[in-house]
Amino acid sequence: MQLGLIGLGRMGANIARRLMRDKHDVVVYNRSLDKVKALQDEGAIGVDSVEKLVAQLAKPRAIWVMLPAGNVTEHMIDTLAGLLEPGDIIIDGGNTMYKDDMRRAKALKARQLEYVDVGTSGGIWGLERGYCMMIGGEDKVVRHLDPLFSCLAPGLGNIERTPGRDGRDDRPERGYIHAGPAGAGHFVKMVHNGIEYGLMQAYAEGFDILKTKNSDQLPEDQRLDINVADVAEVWRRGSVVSSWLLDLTAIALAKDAKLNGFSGEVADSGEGRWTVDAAVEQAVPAPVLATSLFARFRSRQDATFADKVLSAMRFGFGGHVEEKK
Ligand SMILES: O=C(O)[C@H](O)[C@@H](O)[C@H](O)[C@H](O)COP(=O)(O)O
Repeated sequence: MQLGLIGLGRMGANIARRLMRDKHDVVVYNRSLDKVKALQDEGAIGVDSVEKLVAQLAKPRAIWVMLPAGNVTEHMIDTLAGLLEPGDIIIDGGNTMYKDDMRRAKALKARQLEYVDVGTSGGIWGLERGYCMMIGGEDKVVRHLDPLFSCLAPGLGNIERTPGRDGRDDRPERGYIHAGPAGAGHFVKMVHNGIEYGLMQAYAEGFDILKTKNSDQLPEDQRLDINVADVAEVWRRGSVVSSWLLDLTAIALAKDAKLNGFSGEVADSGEGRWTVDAAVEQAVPAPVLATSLFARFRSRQDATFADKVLSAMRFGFGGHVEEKK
């Protein structure tokens, strides 16, 4: 299948690569053209303007926008809306706020353009592992794009099948879900990231407690010098708390058990805040997720070892750099 792809950052470039590996035709555009050139050398058709990208694609066009959420994406979607023709499809694969999707889908529908939102998880590892995708949009449009989703998703892999799923939609088992109409994909991804904050915070606090067991504030006969790198490693193997986030923590601690390369000032891109907003709107008690968000704010005032563990995980899955000042 043919796809236009706008935005060749950490995620976009690897999405193009994974599609090309499966013989899909990818037409790419990026504001800085050196990234276009690099992808062109790997087999993509590269263009130097959005207009040329649109002109290269057969109808109905499918264009995946993989840009930072907010104004940059909004502006690009406005530009595309002015260039595309009825039946063409805009896909937003970034971390957009789901209410923006709902608004955009309605506005684009009035111009007979289709809109699909894709919450894309997997970060910098997606090329090899595949991307977990949470998709919102009209059923017929999502089905039309299926060859792309099927290629980008991890597939069944070697994860054991869940008993009781025979005869059901097999897309979730292959790593992507059609969650509902426009906005539903990013809503599910938003909650995914809210949970991500909570899980990360739990590991971070646990490792901080282990590490400070040798504090000189404790009575001398109660101090322990725990090897946190080894604890992370052993918990990966058969323990109840094993997970990919723990794998990433183990990688970071094996490299430097003090995490000296991290400032511990933990950034956030919005989805944790929106998850807490949704919890408030729906009157759902979400104390763990809310506290995890506030812990990130606190880290910017007074970073601890726990905050460095969080930074190490964010670097691990998303390549987010929180450098030491
Ligand atoms: O599922 C994922 O692959 C990640 O969640 C990814 O989407 C990204 O790395 C986050 O946006 C980081 O989010 P914060 O900046 O809010 O930590």
